[in-house]
Amino acid sequence: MYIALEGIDTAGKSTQIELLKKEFENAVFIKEPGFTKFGEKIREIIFHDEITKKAELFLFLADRAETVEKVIKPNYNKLIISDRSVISGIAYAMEFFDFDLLVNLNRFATDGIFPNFVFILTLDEETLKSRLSQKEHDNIEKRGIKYLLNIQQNMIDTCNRLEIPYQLIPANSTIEAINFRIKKVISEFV
Ligand SMILES: Nc1ncnc2c1ncn2[C@@H]1O[C@H](COP(=O)(O)OP(=O)(O)O)[C@@H](O)[C@H]1O
Ligand SMILES: Cc1cn([C@H]2C[C@H](O)[C@@H](COP(=O)(O)OP(=O)(O)O)O2)c(=O)[nH]c1=O
Repeated sequence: MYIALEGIDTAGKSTQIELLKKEFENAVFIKEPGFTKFGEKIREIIFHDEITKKAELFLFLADRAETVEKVIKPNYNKLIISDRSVISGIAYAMEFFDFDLLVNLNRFATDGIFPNFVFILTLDEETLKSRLSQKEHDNIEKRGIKYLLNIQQNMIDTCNRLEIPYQLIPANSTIEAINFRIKKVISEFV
């Protein structure tokens, strides 16, 4: 079972992942981008260099291809929980590129391995503003509030269009309430 936690920047994904690590000790936890050694180098470039949108897209795809081959495929019989996935890959890039092209590129990069279930932590505008004001911004976050809210909608649209089952969870619920909902669904799968 391959499960992804999705949500725009500051939605609370890594907070939830840290809790799940204690609760599902036998699961394999991954993160995109930058889980593999190669991925760490890719992160450096994506977040610090001024590169074109197309070059950025290919770097995210290269990172995903490496993670699928080296981590997801060998562990596919286990519970895999990922901080971001192909859903982010498509949702961020569809602001700039054609959806069907992105699906094809991602199918090629992953050999068609997409998450079986996705949680999307959804932020309202006020909460997003307040959370973003509390952190330093990388290249992508600097693009703004409206941009990020669009991406959030793109995530939902992407799950619908790819027919991947998903659950929306309001990101302004308490950390404990979100954890409870995620745990409940995962426990039904394992
Ligand atoms: N449910 C929540 N309620 C209030 N604050 C939260 C909640 N979840 C996370 N946070 C805080 O919001 C910020 C972003 O959370 P984080 O887990 O890093 O998000 P992401 O990994 O999605 O970028 C952190 O300061 C974190 O402590
Ligand atoms: C996986 C992926 C992420 N992204 C973006 C989303 C985020 O802005 C950034 C990842 O940032 P990161 O710091 O890893 O995560 P977070 O903000 O959730 O703590 O890269 C893409 O644009 N395309 C992708 O394929």
